[in-house]
Amino acid sequence: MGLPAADQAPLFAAMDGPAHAPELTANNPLHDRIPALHTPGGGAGGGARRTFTADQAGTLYGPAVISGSGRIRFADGTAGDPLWPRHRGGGAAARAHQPMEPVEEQAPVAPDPWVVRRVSSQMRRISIEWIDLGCEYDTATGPKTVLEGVYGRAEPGDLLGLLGPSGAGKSTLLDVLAARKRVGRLSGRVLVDGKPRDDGAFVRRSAYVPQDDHFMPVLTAGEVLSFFAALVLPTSSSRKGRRSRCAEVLEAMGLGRQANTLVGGALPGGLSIRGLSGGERKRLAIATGIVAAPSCLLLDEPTSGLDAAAALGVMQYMRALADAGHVVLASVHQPRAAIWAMFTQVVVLSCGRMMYSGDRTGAVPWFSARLGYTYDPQRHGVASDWIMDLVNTTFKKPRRVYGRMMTSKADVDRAAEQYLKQYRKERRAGSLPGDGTASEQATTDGEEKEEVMPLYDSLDRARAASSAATAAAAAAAAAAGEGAPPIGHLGGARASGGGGGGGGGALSGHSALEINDTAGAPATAPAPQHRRGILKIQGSGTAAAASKGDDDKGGAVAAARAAAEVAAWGARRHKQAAPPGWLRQVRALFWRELLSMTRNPADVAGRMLIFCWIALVVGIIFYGIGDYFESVRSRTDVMFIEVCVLLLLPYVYMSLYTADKQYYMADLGAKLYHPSAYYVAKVLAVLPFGVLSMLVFSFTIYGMAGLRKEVGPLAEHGVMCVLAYLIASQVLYAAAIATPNQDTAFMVAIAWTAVNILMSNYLAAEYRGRVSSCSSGFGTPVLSVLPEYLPGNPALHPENYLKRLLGTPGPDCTVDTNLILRYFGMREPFWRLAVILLGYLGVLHLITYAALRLTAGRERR
Ligand SMILES: Nc1ncnc2c1ncn2[C@@H]1O[C@H](COP(=O)(O)OP(=O)(O)OP(=O)(O)O)[C@@H](O)[C@H]1O
Repeated sequence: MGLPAADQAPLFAAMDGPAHAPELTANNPLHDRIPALHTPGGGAGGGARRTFTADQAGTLYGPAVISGSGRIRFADGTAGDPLWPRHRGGGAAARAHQPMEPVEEQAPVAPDPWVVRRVSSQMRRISIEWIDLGCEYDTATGPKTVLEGVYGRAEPGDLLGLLGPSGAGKSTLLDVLAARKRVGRLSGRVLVDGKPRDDGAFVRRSAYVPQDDHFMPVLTAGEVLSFFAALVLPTSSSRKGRRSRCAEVLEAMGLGRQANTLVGGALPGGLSIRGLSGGERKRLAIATGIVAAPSCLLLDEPTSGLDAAAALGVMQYMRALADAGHVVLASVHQPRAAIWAMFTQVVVLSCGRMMYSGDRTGAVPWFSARLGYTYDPQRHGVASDWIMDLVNTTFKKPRRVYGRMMTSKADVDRAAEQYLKQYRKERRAGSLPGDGTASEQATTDGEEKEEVMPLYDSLDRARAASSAATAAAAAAAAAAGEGAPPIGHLGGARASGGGGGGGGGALSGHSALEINDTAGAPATAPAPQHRRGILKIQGSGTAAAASKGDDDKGGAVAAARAAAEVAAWGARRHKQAAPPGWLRQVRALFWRELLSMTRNPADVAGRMLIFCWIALVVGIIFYGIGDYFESVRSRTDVMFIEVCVLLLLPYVYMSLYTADKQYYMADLGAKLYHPSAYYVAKVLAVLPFGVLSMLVFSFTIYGMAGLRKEVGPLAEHGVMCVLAYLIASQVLYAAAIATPNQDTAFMVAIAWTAVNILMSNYLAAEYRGRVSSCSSGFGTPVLSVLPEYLPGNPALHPENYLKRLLGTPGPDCTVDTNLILRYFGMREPFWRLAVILLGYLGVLHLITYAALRLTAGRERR
């Protein structure tokens, strides 16, 4: 029994691929190892051009074109060898690995380590460790343990894969690590840089990318990122600075050319628009996560729903981010070999138990050599598949195919206990499985100290070196006599940043601690010793630039500029760290709301059209009501219909309200803004359109029906219609927020609306203080007999208004229509009605906001 090649050898030796790449010819021994190249009419030397992606560790990542000579042309035009990694070399074992698969995707995307490192230059590197985590829920059938005794750790440069069958607890663990778990009884500790985690600080310093993004389909990729940037970049960041930050992050995620492409997808109501591909969306989601240069990136199922090539592409970017110094934790269902090989660390869960947690290369030995399960690559495929099958007890595993496997919860528990024992033992001894790094010491058997020493003392060394490098650079700046350039200026710094691969200290323009000048940093998982190296301070970039500056003026200027940036960054760091304020949140949300409303054809345009259409129809039905008293019935009818329609009209876009909720929930999950900022922005954005629509609607009916031709009543009518409409919309909004789904929202809202219709007698301006002619009489037979039919009606009978009206006919007779108002019980003056309706609207807003806050407090998954 042996390990697969990918697990046996140091896969990722630091080596620049293209520079060392041998020519690929038929005589080349590697030639035979590329079955995909032996295509009919083609082959390595046959002149065929073929797009492909290698799917194994250490080989090419990303589509490219093979030229007739067998050389490979990469996306950026450079040439290389298909068997050698794009940005980083691979060990012999890795190169000997498997065939390449033809893929459909033609757009070449591959991370540029230089750009990725640049966008990560402001990041503070942290390590994270979790100790004895547990999570238990109270369910109808009693307590349910979904996590128990889970340990692990990750440091800058780690891409940690969280693996396990469905329901194993991956998302729960990720939520706990992201400090976003709100329900369940949690136990255990999470340490950041060896100290107990400050949840608030950690949330600000990390980014959580959920499995499903909730980007508005009508926004472009650039707009989505700008929105996030406005909400996560520090207060001091300028609009221009944010714009350039977004541009470079998009570029780093291979989305430079998609900046103006709509995200696309299903609009509320069912309409669908074309937009980004699945892989591009995922990369956009990652871009939103890294825009603020988080130290730790947590991703829930970043590859789910993607085809093999797109999934690999997304993982390449995550690998590049880890190489740039981020801690990247990602839950992945069934990683293929190439993805498995990218992990430095893996945590394997099953039934909430920790089956393994440590270096990826130690996983197979643990399960095979230590637990005695037999791994046969021929039968079981890649290591990750075997491990996933091994710990999954939810399906039947024929022994002749699988050999001995875990088949029950008891097997899982037994293996988990064994691993836990081993883990604790090695942890106490100062070394972890598969890794030689010292960790905290236990005080007593099985118990850990409360305070844990920093895991990585290289961090402290790095900080010290950082100061020295900063001082050296500042001296160079002074020597060159340059003023401080703006933060974020990187172009000149790149030129001066010493060190191959362009990763010099001067590059970042920031703390030397955050500089990664590991020449040609690995595009795939570095071996543990390399990962340690990432932490080591590489101030030489800055220092080198400074010394080089002694030699030539251009170098001095660039070095000085970079050095000044470092110094300025240090000075501003505290200020920069302040999160964006409430007003900026409102502005960003308002802007997004406006874009989404004006670009969604079902929203503003559709709404206006429907309002106009209904107003026209009602206007035609009641067209030209004359100014005689008998018309009171028609006037009353048209106003009642108008009120009913405007109370019911908001139902036309109920889906917009319910859809909006998902964006709000997703944003809350990412802790992007305060609910009050969202609410205020929403109201501010929606209000003008609501008022305008309603004015158009009510004035169209008013004019066509020929209602009272006086400015005062017209204005009062308009105000009442607008208020009624805003109330109706608010009822819907409150129902959509407070209820769990659209059907329930409908039921609640319609019951509420019925009550509103009952109280809709506020369009009184038509009659208030009006004197109408009764020369043509009031007495239609129907109305004149009303008193007879309603003898007991106190509003009618004792005073007998109608009879009195009918009793004074004649050519010059007039009637006071206030009597009509009294008849309908509309006694309130306009201002009082307006105040009552405004108060009602205010209460509805309070109810809606309370529902929003309650929703914010609930579990979001
Ligand atoms: N609020 C809750 N109450 C009770 N049980 C819960 C709750 N949330 C999650 N669970 C249970 O916790 C277990 C772990 O869920 P989790 O979502 O973490 O699994 P997972 O490994 O991410 O699964 P998948 O890969 O399918 O997403 C599951 O059995 C799930 O049913």
